[in-house]
Amino acid sequence: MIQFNNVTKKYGKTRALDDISLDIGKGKITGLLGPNGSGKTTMIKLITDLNKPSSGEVLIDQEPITQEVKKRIAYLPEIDHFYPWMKIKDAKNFVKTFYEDWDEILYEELLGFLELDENMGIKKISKGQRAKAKLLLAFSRRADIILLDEPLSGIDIFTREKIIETMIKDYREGEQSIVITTHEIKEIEHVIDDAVFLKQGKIVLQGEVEALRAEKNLSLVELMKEVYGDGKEF
Ligand SMILES: Nc1ncnc2c1ncn2[C@@H]1O[C@H](COP(=O)(O)OP(=O)(O)OP(=O)(O)O)[C@@H](O)[C@H]1O
Repeated sequence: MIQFNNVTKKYGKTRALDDISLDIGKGKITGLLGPNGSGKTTMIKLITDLNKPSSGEVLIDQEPITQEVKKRIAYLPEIDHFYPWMKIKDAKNFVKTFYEDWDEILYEELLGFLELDENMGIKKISKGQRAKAKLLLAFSRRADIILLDEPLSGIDIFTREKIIETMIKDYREGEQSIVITTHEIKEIEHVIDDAVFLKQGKIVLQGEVEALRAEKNLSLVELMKEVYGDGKEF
């Protein structure tokens, strides 16, 4: 459904992505995995059209990424995109204005599930609560494509588990496609359907998690060690 056709992305002399071809399946949870600087965020930004390929093309359902196509995408960026003066509800109203697929009932439900209060000020909440707030805004839309860039980064194990639970709670298998970039392979191993391992802008291994595990008789974490050496890069 999300197709990368011979995509290269250069930043000056750096080749962030080097001739990538990949078809991310519809209705699945796909993990983009790899060490720092391997090209994960670059792939996400190309899908959102925040960046353009230097060569090659990225298509969604065979179409270039037009404004219309972008409306189908909910994107959780790696960086903190909130203004410090905002309360969670201000951030919500901001997103709600832009997207017709906003679901207020889902929002209310997720707010409780994530143990957040919409009157919490962004400036005052913890890093984990901010991570949950970002997730809340991405998942309160009925988007059929959800892109999560490092949603688990730098937060404690309990919050990570809550975030993973949120991901799968209302997941519409077969309809909704989730792409997640992360280093936390151990925690998402049981959640993702497909894995794509990146190294220096190239895909070094990809496939269905079940098939990869069965073929090599290794867990994803062990596979990661095989692909990246001792895994210290993570
Ligand atoms: N705006 C930019 N200008 C210059 N170089 C960039 C830019 N964005 C990314 N790069 C370079 O492109 C390469 C891939 O970066 P990218 O952020 O996609 O990796 P990543 O796998 O998401 O890393 P991380 O896990 O650290 O977020 C890196 O070498 C990075 O330094």
